[in-house]
Amino acid sequence: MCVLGAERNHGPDGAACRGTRHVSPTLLETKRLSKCFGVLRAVDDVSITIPEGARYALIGPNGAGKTTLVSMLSGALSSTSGDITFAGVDLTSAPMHIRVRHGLARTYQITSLFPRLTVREQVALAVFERDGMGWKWLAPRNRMTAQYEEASCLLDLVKLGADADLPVGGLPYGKQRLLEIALGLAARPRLLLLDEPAAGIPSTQSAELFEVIDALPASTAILFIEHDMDLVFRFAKKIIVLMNGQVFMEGTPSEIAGNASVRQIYLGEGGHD
Ligand SMILES: Nc1ncnc2c1ncn2[C@@H]1O[C@H](COP(=O)(O)OP(=O)(O)OP(=O)(O)O)[C@@H](O)[C@H]1O
Repeated sequence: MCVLGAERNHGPDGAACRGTRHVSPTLLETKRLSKCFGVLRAVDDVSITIPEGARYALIGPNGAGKTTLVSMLSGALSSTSGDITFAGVDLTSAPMHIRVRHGLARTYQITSLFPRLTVREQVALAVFERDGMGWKWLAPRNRMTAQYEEASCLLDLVKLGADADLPVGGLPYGKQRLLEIALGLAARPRLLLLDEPAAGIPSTQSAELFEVIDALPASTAILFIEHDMDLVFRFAKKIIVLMNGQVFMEGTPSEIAGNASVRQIYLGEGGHD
């Protein structure tokens, strides 16, 4: 049985803390977060909160600052000013690997990784690396059942169980994007950041990918960037609209769709039905 949800109640030091951790409804909070590139304020005084178990979308026109904001949250970019608090810990200046250990992770495109590994081996490697045992990955597989079982569990979660023994390089593009999500989950994130997870996938498959994301355990909050408004309105419980680096509006899909300014400026005159 997959025990991902229960297993995720570990502190950053790896010690189990079942039943002792204070569960805050607020998982991530930014206060007046900004990023300047020269004179350009790409992200400008953004204060948002993301609760445990969120399914939030970050939308906005091209250049609104979405990727810059997510990169600051993950630690890929430093912030110019402002604060990032995650699960009650100030991570504003923390490097990416420390954020990951606290449960704040993002996915990366896997195209340059190991195409000859099987899908299960690739995920198992990520599990070993999370546990600081990447060097043990080469040991005989039957001595490392727990890690391989967890890899199989993660692949089932993203509906890649049937592809576990195929080489990574042979996966069609849509399944590679699912594998990236499994690799992100291997870090046991409490918040997983997804920057256009369905980019490049035919629209017929992108809804399937979002169904997988939607069905992930509620113990993993999700913040995703997406341009396809049909997907956003179908899968987000809450939407944050960025405009010129600032939060223009935040609300439920019906609140966003019902706002005349958003409809006019961003969704087009007809809005979203
Ligand atoms: N490394 C950088 N150096 C200088 N300017 C940058 C850099 N990264 C982003 N920008 C600028 O910051 C602004 C916000 O970019 P960002 O990529 O965050 O927007 P976005 O909302 O993700 O856009 P898109 O939807 O097109 O991906 C843009 O004007 C962009 O040109």
